[in-house]
Amino acid sequence: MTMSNQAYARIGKSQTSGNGLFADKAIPAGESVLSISRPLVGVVEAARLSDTCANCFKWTAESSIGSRPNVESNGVKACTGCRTVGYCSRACQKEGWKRHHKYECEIMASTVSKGNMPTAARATMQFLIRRAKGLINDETWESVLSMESHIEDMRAAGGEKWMEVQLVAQGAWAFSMTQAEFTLGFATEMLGRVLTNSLTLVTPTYDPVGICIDPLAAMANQSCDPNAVVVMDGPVISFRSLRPIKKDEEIFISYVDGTNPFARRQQELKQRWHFTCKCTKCQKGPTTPSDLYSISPNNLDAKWKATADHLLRETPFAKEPANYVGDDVNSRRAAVIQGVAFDKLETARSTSDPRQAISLIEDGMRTCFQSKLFPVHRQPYAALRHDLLVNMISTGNHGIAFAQGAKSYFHVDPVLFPEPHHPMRVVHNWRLAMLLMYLGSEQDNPMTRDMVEQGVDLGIIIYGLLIEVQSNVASSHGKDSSFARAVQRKVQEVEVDMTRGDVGALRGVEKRIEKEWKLFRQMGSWMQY
Ligand SMILES: C[S@@+](CC[C@H](N)C(=O)[O-])C[C@H]1O[C@@H](n2cnc3c(N)ncnc32)[C@H](O)[C@@H]1O
Repeated sequence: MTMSNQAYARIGKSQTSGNGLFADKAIPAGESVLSISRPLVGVVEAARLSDTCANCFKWTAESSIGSRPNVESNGVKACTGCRTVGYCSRACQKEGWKRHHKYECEIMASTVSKGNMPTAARATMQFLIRRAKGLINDETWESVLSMESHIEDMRAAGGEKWMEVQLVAQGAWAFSMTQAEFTLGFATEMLGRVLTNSLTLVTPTYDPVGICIDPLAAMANQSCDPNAVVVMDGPVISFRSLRPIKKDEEIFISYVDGTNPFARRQQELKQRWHFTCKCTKCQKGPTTPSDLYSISPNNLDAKWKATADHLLRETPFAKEPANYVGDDVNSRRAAVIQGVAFDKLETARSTSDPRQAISLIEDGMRTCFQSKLFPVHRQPYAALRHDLLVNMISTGNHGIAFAQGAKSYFHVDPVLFPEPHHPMRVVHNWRLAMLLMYLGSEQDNPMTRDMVEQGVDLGIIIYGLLIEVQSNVASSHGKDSSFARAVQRKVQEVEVDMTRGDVGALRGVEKRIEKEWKLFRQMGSWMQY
């Protein structure tokens, strides 16, 4: 059925819900659990069509620092038929045409659907068309049909969301021209399967480029404290172990940000996936570190109590289940403060103007910092900092981006991603090294001048970070992954630069890294919030 080149996982009955994936053997931490050479269906999202290959999903854009480590790229060329979908090479174009595009080209060319058909509609259409044309065999189709759709839950929930589901399904069904093979009801259920089982298609550095659905990957249940994590490398989807997994143990991935507080995780899973999460972390309720405040909400200072009371009157945040903290007045105050901070994060994520996003994010961070409720690793404080860094990079504020990255490196990531080989932590460290490299080349940047004046050896910190990435990348992404190769190339480049032919120049470098790390650690406290 699925194109799988390696799997230590089998499908079995789960204690959590329905079917799940189980380890076939004991798997050490940092190993591939499951590797699918290409998902059954993968769709590049509208915003990425012009710079992402629709066949191998390679992202070719001139991108932000630390994203897309493979620079050897000539972009994508749009299909001459629809002028919408793009390919990175002739070979990809040929392969993509054969697999599916020949049936989709005309649809994508039509002015109605061009660029504005929802990604889930296109994925649904792919399932319908490919089955109707005999491109999905009976065995694979059976596994597609066995994926949960939650369509009855969506219907029962009703409202605008159900209306949207019906509308999208109608569009996918009509454009697919498979009315002779499938009913509208069947197309709606297929859309339900797409919505319930899709994974975000990402680059090795977790930049989103679309969605994908594969019946084998879709067997993995969710945990807010997962033992495996999804890593993608072009069309290859892997599940990699975060910690040792015992033989016959269930393999869990996270569908949501497992570092969010309990009520928010539960609400998101209920709304988006229609289930009440029964994972081990959720069973502990709001008692894990993800829910802990720095001070008890009872000890908010008078100014913040007054601010919270004003917010309770003026905003709906405390009433939202995702912000629930408790029923007493101080819990409601904490809930509204938390709600405001999450609202800033979400609004910033929905704006396309990075300057406006920065202003919203800074508001949110000030709320977290000044209320004294939030430790740096408590959400949404950590996510706000992450987004601030990304937006600071895109507005050319590399110095501030670096100082925020240093704070995350020392104070946030080790708490949120305790495994040094956690792919998210490895990717963050890689980006920090790339950012520092960039900063080092900006001779007139006041931050660069300051660091050099203080005697900081930027080259050694860059090298230390890269060595750390290099020592974890085989576990985080796989030793043969394109990301591991890019890291290897960068380390070699930096070593050539550092030694300039004198191999002895790297002798004692560990001591030098240790010394610079003391200064680097201080940089982690440069930003007040
Ligand atoms: C991608 S499927 C996973 C495979 C699914 N258990 C099956 O038998 O097809 C996602 C669905 O599994 C169920 N599920 C996954 N993780 C769960 C959890 N932690 N608690 C409760 N239900 C869960 C939910 O119904 C969810 O919509």
